[in-house]
Amino acid sequence: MVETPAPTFQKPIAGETESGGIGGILVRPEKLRAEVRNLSFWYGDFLALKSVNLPIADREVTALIGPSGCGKSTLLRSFNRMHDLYPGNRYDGEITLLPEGRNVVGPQTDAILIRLRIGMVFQKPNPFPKSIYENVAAGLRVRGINRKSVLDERVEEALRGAALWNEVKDRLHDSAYGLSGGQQQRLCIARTLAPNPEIILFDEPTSALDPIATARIEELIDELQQHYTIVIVTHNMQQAARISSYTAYMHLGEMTEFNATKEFFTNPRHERTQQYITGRFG
Ligand SMILES: Nc1ncnc2c1ncn2[C@@H]1O[C@H](COP(=O)(O)OP(=O)(O)OP(=O)(O)O)[C@@H](O)[C@H]1O
Repeated sequence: MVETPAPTFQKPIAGETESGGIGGILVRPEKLRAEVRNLSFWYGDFLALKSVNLPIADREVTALIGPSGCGKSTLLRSFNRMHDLYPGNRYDGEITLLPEGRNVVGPQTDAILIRLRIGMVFQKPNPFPKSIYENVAAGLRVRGINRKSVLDERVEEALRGAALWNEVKDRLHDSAYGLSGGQQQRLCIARTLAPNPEIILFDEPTSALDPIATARIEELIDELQQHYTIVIVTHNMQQAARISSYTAYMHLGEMTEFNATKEFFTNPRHERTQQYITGRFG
């Protein structure tokens, strides 16, 4: 009888990491919109990101996955400088916006301006206690856009972009709290779209939603990637496999493996990635 050998993992070659690529990066997307380079991040004394590298493909979805506490949200939040709100937090390294090359986490970069260029949608829908219209207009008003005709046009455009217009066009001045959870999340997406960002960050955007509302958000993300670069943190590996072009697996603050999603799930190079995606770890 021929014995089936135990699975083996490709050995690193000189200069590469265990997973076979520099810093776990196994593929280089053709066109980049941003690039994380040697990014480390400290919450006070705690080092939460350890010299992370990650290419972000232009107008594609990049999924960040990994066990709880591995640093996915910390990395995502670095992209729009959310950590600046707390003293004692510190970045080292770069998140470079391309093609111009601005370092998002550099001390010269204005965090407020960055948040207009890089929008974020959170886990729980968090509309403001205002009307549907005013929720979407908020990001425009911050930019100094107050003319009613311009606001009307941009609010409609953003609500259409978030696939919500038909459901709310007759009640734009009603409270956003009267919407269902899934509608509220699409409203938050519309609010993010209104200032016309370049990159949209999604932090587990469907974890508080039912399967139907989840499917609508996934369809929407699929449409949005035609115009926007998207980075999404998800605990749901099926979701990462369904909606992303590239997937990154993180472990204890390090980038373990980044690859094209199909290759990532069918041919994981790092043992830890394989254990995670087969449910044996994390
Ligand atoms: N405000 C904070 N102060 C100190 N440590 C923090 C803070 N926020 C997160 N951490 C720590 O940083 C590490 C990374 O946390 P992070 O929330 O980024 O992980 P995650 O992968 O997004 O986890 P989850 O999937 O559970 O949301 C964890 O060890 C966490 O305990």
